[in-house]
This record gives sequence, C-alpha cells and structure tokens, in this order.
Amino acid sequence: MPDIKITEVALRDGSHAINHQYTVEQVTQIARALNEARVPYIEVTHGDGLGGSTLQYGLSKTDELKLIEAAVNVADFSKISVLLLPGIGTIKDLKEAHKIGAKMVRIATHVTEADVSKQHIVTAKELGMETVGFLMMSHMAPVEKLVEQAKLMESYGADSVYVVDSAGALLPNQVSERIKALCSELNGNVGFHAHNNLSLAMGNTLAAIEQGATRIDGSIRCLGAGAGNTQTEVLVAVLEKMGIDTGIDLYKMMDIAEYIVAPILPKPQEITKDGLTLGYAGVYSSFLLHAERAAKRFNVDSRDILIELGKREIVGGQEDMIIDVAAEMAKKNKAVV
Ligand SMILES: C[C@H](O)CC(=O)C(=O)O
Ligand SMILES: [Mn+2]
Repeated sequence: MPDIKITEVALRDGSHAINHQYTVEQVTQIARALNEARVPYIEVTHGDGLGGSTLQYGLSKTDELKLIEAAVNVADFSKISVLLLPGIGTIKDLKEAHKIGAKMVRIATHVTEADVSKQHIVTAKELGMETVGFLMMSHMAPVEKLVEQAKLMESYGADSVYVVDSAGALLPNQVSERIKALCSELNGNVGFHAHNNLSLAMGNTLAAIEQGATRIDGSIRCLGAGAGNTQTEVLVAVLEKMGIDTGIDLYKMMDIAEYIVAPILPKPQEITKDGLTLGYAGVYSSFLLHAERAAKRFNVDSRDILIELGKREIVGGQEDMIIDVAAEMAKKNKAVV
C-alpha cells in the first residue's frame, strides 16, 4: 500500500489549459501510459466536471463520456475518476459515468457550500464508488469554516475530503494549518490539490503531506489550469528521495511527460504574468483563458480584470462576470480618454 496516493489530473484540470480540446486518441495514449506507470487514480472529465461542456464553461471537442470510456478501456490498474460540480453535472451524468467504468468521483463545491453535495455523495456511495469531497477555493474560508464544511461532506459519506487551492493563492503556513485541522477533525483521508500560480505548488504539497495529507493531486508536465498543478513526475521523484512510497514508476512518468504530454501543450506551462496574477489576486485558475480572451476583445489589461475579479470574490460558475468586468473597464477607459 503506497504511503501517498496520487490522482493525476492532467486529463481533467489540464482540459482548461487546452481549451477542452482532448481527443480520444490523446486520452487513450496518455491514460494507457499512466496506467503502465501505475498511477493509482486518473481523472478524466471536462475541466469543469461532468456536464461542463457548455458555452459558459467552454465546449469540449469530444464528448466526455467517450473520453472517460477510452481511459477505462486501457486502465487495468489505475482507477478512472470523474469530477462533478453539483449544478453543472447531474446525478444522471454520474450514473452514466459509473456505468461506463468510472470508479471514483470527486464532488466539488465552493468551500462554503458543502451542503449542495449531499445527494451526489449519497448517490455515489450507493453506486459503490470511492467518493471524495473537493472543497474549492479553500483560501476564501477561515480554518474553522473549512473544518465545518469538510465534516459535512464526511457526514454525507465522503471517504476523503480535499483542501483545494483553486487559485494557487495559499501560502505554506496556511496549507499547514488547514490540513492539520482537517486531519485532527476527520476520520477519513485528507487530500490536497495545488495550483502553481505563486510557484508554491510543490512546497504547499509537501507542507500538506507533513501535516498528514495522504491523497495528493498532480498534473504531469504541470498540465493544469493557470500555471498548472504540482508537477506529478517531479513530485514522485521528490517523495522517493524523502523515502515516501507512491507506487509510481518515475522513469515512465518522465517519459510520458517528455514524449507524450509536452508535444500536445499549446505552449510550455510556465508562470506567466496572468498566471501569477491569479495566485496574487486569489482568482480561480480556470478563469485564465476566459480573462485573456476578454482582455483582447475589450482591449484592457488582463491583469486588471483578474485583480477586479479577486476583489469582487467572483467564483466558479460566475464566468459571465469576466466579460462584464472587462466591458465595464473598457467603458471607463473610453470615458477617461
Ligand atoms: C472545476 C475546477 O477546475 C476544479 C479544480 O480543479 C479547482 O478548483 O482547482
Ligand atoms: Mn484545479
């Protein structure tokens, strides 16, 4: 039994970074290779979870059930996971994903809205799926609130609850206090999902592990929203050096990153000015491309849009506000000229 169980999220969180353009061929190739490298969990879904393919969130090139099925077909070791945000994905979507072979589901809510996850968690458990509560934008709630919400998810039946640093805004001490509190208050596993917008994904992940988190997310070659997540192959190497077992084959992961994932990246994953602004302003990482498009359309600075979104505490599901904010800025700029 590995000490730390890693969920590879490039085929879900990375969907944001490539504008939801995954093909069946790409998912098949990547999932097959990750399975051979013995990654415990591989998450495959639209970036915004089941049912995310909409004008609001971005249309997928390929029906996500086809992508999930493609991954299931080549994974005899790895469990295929799906993400579901209540309000975007439905119980029907969950049942369909389960029917085609998804073994784990992560039910994601804003950090203060765990109560909306109840029926989805209950249904997932009834279906016999491993079930995870995923508390997004965890930097926006004080520790006590986070604990309260995590306990709710556990009371509905979640096997694990994650602290999700959606904006890549948490500092290491803030991760430590959150994970420590959850580990002492919950009976199940505690997990951590990072974004690298402030270059802290690895440091924060190690802080989480030090405080007792045993479920950790990573994206190979950093293929995730914003500046990406904790880079999985690097994490495997670091943990190996620390004597922590992940059960994952390091050389195979390096090869997948170099020869399969890097060639499909539209551009190398790095901390750009906009990626950095996400972490600095505490904005949802998946807003990056939306804000960049709005900035171009309205001829305003994308950083100003992101800073304003942060001030207004805009969260996932409010993507239409990105356009509103950009339009307002353009109007103001015009008035000044
Ligand atoms: C729907 C989001 O992209 C989920 C996630 O990965 C995060 O909040 O971070
Ligand atoms: Mn994420």
